[in-house]
Amino acid sequence: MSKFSLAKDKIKFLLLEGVHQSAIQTLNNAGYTNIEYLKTSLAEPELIEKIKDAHFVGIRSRTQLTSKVLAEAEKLIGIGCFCIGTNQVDLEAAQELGIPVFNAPFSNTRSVAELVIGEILLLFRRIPEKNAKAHLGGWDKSATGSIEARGKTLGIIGYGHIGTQLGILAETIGMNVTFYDIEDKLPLGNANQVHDLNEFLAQADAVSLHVPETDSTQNMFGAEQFAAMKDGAIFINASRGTVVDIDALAEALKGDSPKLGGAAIDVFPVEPKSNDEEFVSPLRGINNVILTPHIGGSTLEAQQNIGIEVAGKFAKYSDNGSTLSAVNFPEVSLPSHEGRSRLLHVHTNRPGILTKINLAFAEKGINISAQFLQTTDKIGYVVLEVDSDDSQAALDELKQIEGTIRARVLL
Ligand SMILES: NC(=O)C1=CN([C@@H]2O[C@H](COP(=O)(O)OP(=O)(O)OC[C@H]3O[C@@H](n4cnc5c(N)ncnc54)[C@H](O)[C@@H]3O)[C@@H](O)[C@H]2O)C=CC1
Ligand SMILES: O=C(O)CCC(=O)C(=O)O
Repeated sequence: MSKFSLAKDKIKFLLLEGVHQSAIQTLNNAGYTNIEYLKTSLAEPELIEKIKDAHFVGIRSRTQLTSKVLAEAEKLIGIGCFCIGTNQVDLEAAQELGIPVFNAPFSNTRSVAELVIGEILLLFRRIPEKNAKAHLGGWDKSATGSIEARGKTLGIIGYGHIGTQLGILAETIGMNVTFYDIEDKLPLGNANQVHDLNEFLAQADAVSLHVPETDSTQNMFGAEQFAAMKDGAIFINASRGTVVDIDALAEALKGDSPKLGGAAIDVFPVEPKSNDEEFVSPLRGINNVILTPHIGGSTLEAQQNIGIEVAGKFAKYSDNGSTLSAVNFPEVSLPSHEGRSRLLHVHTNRPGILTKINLAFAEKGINISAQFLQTTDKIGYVVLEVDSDDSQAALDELKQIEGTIRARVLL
């Protein structure tokens, strides 16, 4: 193989945070064996050291791929979030460097919805409190404050992949479902969209958050929103810790007659970087509060599927240039390119680039047998196929085009 296209065993994958072994299996099956696998995330200095010679990096929610880290990742061509959230990656910086970011948008959604249903039932029966007392030798046999879920209203904030599944599960146990979303959404089952947040909060016996971390969701839930909830209602957050003002939540749960009846929180503004670090939170020690270590999507089924899905996207991008479902990149789904070389060119999206490529190739007598182009606001991604004998000359031409961010060839 020529020096300008890497052999598969030279393409290095750095997999962090103990992603499922199915990822390794999937990469091995596709012929990729150069894999460094770590069970933990890495703090910035170690991450910068390790990422320097990686072509692909796979992470979950703990690893922070900041613009500073990405600037040091000289060889990086692809990022995989082995989860749904991609807020831990500077997506814009990755885009400007011509690096697609992949995730697994569906694989753990059912796991989160199931956890939340379980938590609603436990909180309505005040099980966390009774369980804690029993472990200390207490015996709190009382119906006070314990209610059935049947006939109660679940309010879902963020009616996407998780929120919709949660709504369906809640209806099967007899709950009424309302939802609040910035988009108009097709209600599933008998769910009802409420457009006014205060009206929505005043109706719900349980409120569950399922929004992504964005500018508009940062601290979207604070003292004002807790005050607008029904007295004694329960509150669940398995979305992102930055969405909720955690001190305001603690206030709403404390005291002799707290505003809220209980809470289940899976995500926190600051989470320990490893299982060895202490978990510090103002919510520790409060009655009828379930605290879980960001495990909403951590089931064997979900993790195995995520491993296969994201590693499969790595392999397709590496083999073919396909970027289908990349979250920050023009999406191109490509057939295999047997018998010809495929060139991948990422460039700043400005008028005339394609013309320049075509002219440069025409001048050198390089025949283009197939061409695909997709763009976003900022970048363009063009995929070209040429005769294999022309691939080195074509790559040299592409690298000289003004506005080029990256160019590589697949033989
Ligand atoms: N705890 C855990 O382990 C897990 C947490 N998550 C988190 O859950 C989030 C949601 O996941 P999906 O349902 O798959 O996402 P999704 O993208 O399918 O749905 C999100 C919904 O939130 C809505 N939304 C966005 N901004 C909003 C706002 N300001 N107010 C109201 N609605 C808003 C969107 O319109 C969309 O309907 C993920 O982004 C991730 O951060 C996901 C999986 C596991
Ligand atoms: O499994 C993880 O590490 C994070 C899960 C999650 O929060 C997500 O999928 O967005």
